[in-house]
Amino acid sequence: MTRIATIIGGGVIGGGWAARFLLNGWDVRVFDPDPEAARKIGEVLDNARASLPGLYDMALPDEGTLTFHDTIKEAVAGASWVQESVPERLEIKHRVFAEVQAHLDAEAVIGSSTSGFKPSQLQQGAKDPSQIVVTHPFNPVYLLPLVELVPGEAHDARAVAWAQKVLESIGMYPLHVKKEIDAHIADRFLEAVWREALWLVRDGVATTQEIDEAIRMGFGLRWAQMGLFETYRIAGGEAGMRHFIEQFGPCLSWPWTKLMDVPELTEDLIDQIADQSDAQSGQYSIRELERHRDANLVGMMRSLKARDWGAGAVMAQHDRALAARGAIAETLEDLADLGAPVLTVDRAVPIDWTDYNGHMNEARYLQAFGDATDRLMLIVGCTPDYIEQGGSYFTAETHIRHLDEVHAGARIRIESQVLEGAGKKMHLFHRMFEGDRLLATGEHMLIHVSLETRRASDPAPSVADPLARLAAAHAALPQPDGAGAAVGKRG
Ligand SMILES: NC(=O)C1=CN([C@@H]2O[C@H](COP(=O)(O)OP(=O)(O)OC[C@H]3O[C@@H](n4cnc5c(N)ncnc54)[C@H](O)[C@@H]3O)[C@@H](O)[C@H]2O)C=CC1
Ligand SMILES: C[N+](C)(C)CC(=O)CC(=O)[O-]
Repeated sequence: MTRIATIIGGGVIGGGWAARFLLNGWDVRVFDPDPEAARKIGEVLDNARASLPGLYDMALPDEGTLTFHDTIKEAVAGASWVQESVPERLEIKHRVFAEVQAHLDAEAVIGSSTSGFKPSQLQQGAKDPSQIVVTHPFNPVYLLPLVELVPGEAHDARAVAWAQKVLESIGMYPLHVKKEIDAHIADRFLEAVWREALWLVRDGVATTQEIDEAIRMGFGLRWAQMGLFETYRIAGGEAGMRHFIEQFGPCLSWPWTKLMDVPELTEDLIDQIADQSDAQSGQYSIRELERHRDANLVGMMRSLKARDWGAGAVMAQHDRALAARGAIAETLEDLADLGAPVLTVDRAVPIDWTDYNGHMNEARYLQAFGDATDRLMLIVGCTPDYIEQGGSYFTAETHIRHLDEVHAGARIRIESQVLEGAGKKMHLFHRMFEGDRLLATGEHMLIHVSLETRRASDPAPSVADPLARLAAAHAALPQPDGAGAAVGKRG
C-alpha cells in the first residue's frame, strides 16, 4: 500500500487531515485553488506539531512529505486515500468526485468530510459509487480521534474494512455508522445544542459567553469522559437508568426544549451573536485560540489515557501500536549491540510539559529520566511479574544537569548507560538528546528492595544476571562527561 494521502480542499478541516496524515508518516498532497492555502496549512501544521506528537509516550513515525499541486489529476495519481474537504455544497463535491475518479486508482478510498450529506447523495452520478464513503471528522482533526465512517448501501465491505484500518493506523477512532442519515450521529447532537443556543441568544436569555460557561463548567466535562447514557445512568442513583427515565420522563412533554422549531437567522441575530462572540473572545487571534484549545485538549486527553478510558483508550492503543514497531527494546535479547548505550525513551515533548518560560519544565526532565529508568529495569528483567512477586528498585539519589532547552512537540530520546550493576546497586547515567543536541543528563543510584520488608535486598538471578551482563558490556564505554559531578561543578 502506498502511503500517499491527497487532500482536496485544504481549509479548516482539510488542513487538519493533512496534519493528521503527515505526522503519522504519510506523504500528503494538497489540491486547493486558494492562493493562501499553503500559508494556512503551514500555520495549522505548526500548531499540530506542537500538540499531536506529545499525546503519545512513543515517537510517531518520521513526518511524511507535504506537496501542493495545481491539478486534481496530478494530486491523486498513485494516492491510496483521497480526503475531500471542499465546502458543504453537493454540486461542488460531485464535480470534485468526477475529476478525482477520472484519475484515481480503483482500489483507493475517497473519504468525504461532509458534516451532513448522506453517502447515497454523494455517490449520485459517480463512476464507481462504492469508492466514496463519508469519513466525517471533528475539529481539530489532528487531535480528536472520532471519524464517523458512513459507507452507505453501495459500499464494498473490503474497502470499508481497509478504511477502518487506515484510520486506526493514524490514531483515529472510526465509528462505523451502519444506517445513513442526514448529519450522521454526532452532528445531530451538535445541531440540537446549536439550535437551543440560538434561541437562548435571540430571546435574550443568555449571552454567547454565558452559554459557553453553562457547557464548560458542567456537562461538557461529563460528556468528554462518559458521554450521555453512562452519565445519566449514574444520575439515576442506585436505581440507575430506569429510575432516571421515570423521574425525568415527564419533561419530554414539558416546554424544556424549542427543538421542534428553528429561529430565523436574521441579520440582527447574526450581528448580536457575532458582537457577543467578539466581546467574549476577540482578544485572541484564531491561531491563539487554537493553541489554547489544543493545550487544553492534550491535557484532558493525556489524563484519559493514563486511565485507559474513552478517547484516552484510543490513544493508549496507538501507543501500543507505535511500541510494536520495536524501536525500544523490551528485553536484553532485543538489543542489537549490548555494548552501546540503550535507547530507553523515544517520544515527543507533550504541550502540557512546558511552562511559563515556554520550554519543558524542569520536573518533566525527571519524569522522562524516570521513564528511562523504568524501561531499563524492564530490559534487565525487573518486569511487572517480578515486581508483583515482591522485588523492585527504589531511587536513592538523583542528579540532573539541564544543559539546553527543548520545546513542545520536539522529539527527544534518552540513551542509558549502566555505570554499576552489581549486588543491590544499579547506578545509571541517562543522556537526553534532541537530534544531536545534548539537552540534559540524569545520574541515578537505585537500590534493589524487598517490597515486603521495604528494605534493601539482593535481586533474584533473573534480574541480577542480565543486569551484570549489561554492566559488563557497558564497562568498556568511556566514563560519561558529568558523571559523578556535584551541583556547581561543571563536569
Ligand atoms: N469546519 C468544521 O467544523 C467542520 C467541517 N466539516 C466539513 O468539512 C468540509 C470542509 O469544511 P471546512 O474545512 O470547514 O471549510 P473551509 O471553508 O475552511 O475550507 C474549504 C476549502 O476548500 C477549498 N475549495 C473550494 N472549492 C474547491 C474545489 N473545487 N477544489 C478544491 N478545493 C476547493 C477552499 O479554497 C477552502 O480552502 C465540509 O464538507 C464541512 O461540512 C466537517 C467537520 C467539521
Ligand atoms: C458545525 N459542524 C456541523 C461543521 C460541525 C461538524 O461537522 C463537526 C465538528 O467538528 O464539530
